[in-house]
Amino acid sequence: MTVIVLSGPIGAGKSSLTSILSKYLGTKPFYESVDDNPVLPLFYADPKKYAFLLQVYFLNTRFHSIKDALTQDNNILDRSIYEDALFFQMNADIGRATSEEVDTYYKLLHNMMNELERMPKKNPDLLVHINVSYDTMIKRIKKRGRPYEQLSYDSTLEDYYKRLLRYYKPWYENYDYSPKMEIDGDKLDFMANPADKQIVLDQITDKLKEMGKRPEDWEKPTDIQIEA
Ligand SMILES: Nc1ncnc2c1ncn2[C@@H]1O[C@H](COP(=O)(O)OP(=O)(O)O)[C@@H](O)[C@H]1O
Ligand SMILES: Nc1nc2c(ncn2[C@H]2C[C@H](O)[C@@H](COP(=O)(O)O)O2)c(=O)[nH]1
Repeated sequence: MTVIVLSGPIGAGKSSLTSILSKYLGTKPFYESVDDNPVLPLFYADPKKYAFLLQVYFLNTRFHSIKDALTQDNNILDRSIYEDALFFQMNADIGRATSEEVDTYYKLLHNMMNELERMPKKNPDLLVHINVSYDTMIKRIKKRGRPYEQLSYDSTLEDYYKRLLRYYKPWYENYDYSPKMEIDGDKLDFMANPADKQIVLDQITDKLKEMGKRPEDWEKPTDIQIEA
């Protein structure tokens, strides 16, 4: 069976593609619940005060979901623990965490990653990374409409988002927990354009077949409605 994790900047299309892919492959989606995250709005209101607390919140939920996914197998996660340090390091680099918080964070992350090493299935099978430019990211953030993510809420978010894109480049290049592939989120509108959606699905299934995974042979879980 197969565990696929999505990655990519804010608003890249991770949750949307997770939904499309889980229906197409007949595998179980795991979504990171954001809108009931009590710390996220606090962070955007006061990043220096809440960066560490938010990161511990995310790390905890991601540890739980990656363990579930690796235990249950044959599912798709819209974001994973592997990007957690990217966000915290970036916030630490811009002075939003004390050295004690950084030290505590990395000790906690190290312990959690060690625990994953003890799992029967230690890593996902495939990382699907959605690349987007700054302009596309902002367009998608506006479209999704979370108030605290908008540039109009805080003008410093422009630098924050541009920095995030700069951090993602080496993160993806250095990612080595599993095979990986990139989707061009600027070019492929898998939400409104059926031809683009099929291109994305074909790119992912071709990669899975290249890895010896044959999605057409997977028995479909009965509790998931498969789209034709
Ligand atoms: N490839 C795409 N083309 C056009 N719109 C997209 C695309 N992917 C996502 N969107 C839209 O952008 C917004 C953010 O998508 P979402 O899946 O929530 O991103 P993420 O989970 O990466 O934050 C949503 O309104 C979604 O409909
Ligand atoms: N400080 C952090 N913020 C994070 C992290 N993961 C996600 N986020 C923020 C970014 C968005 O505002 C929101 C949802 O992210 P999407 O990529 O799903 O749009 O949460 C993190 O680890 N640290």
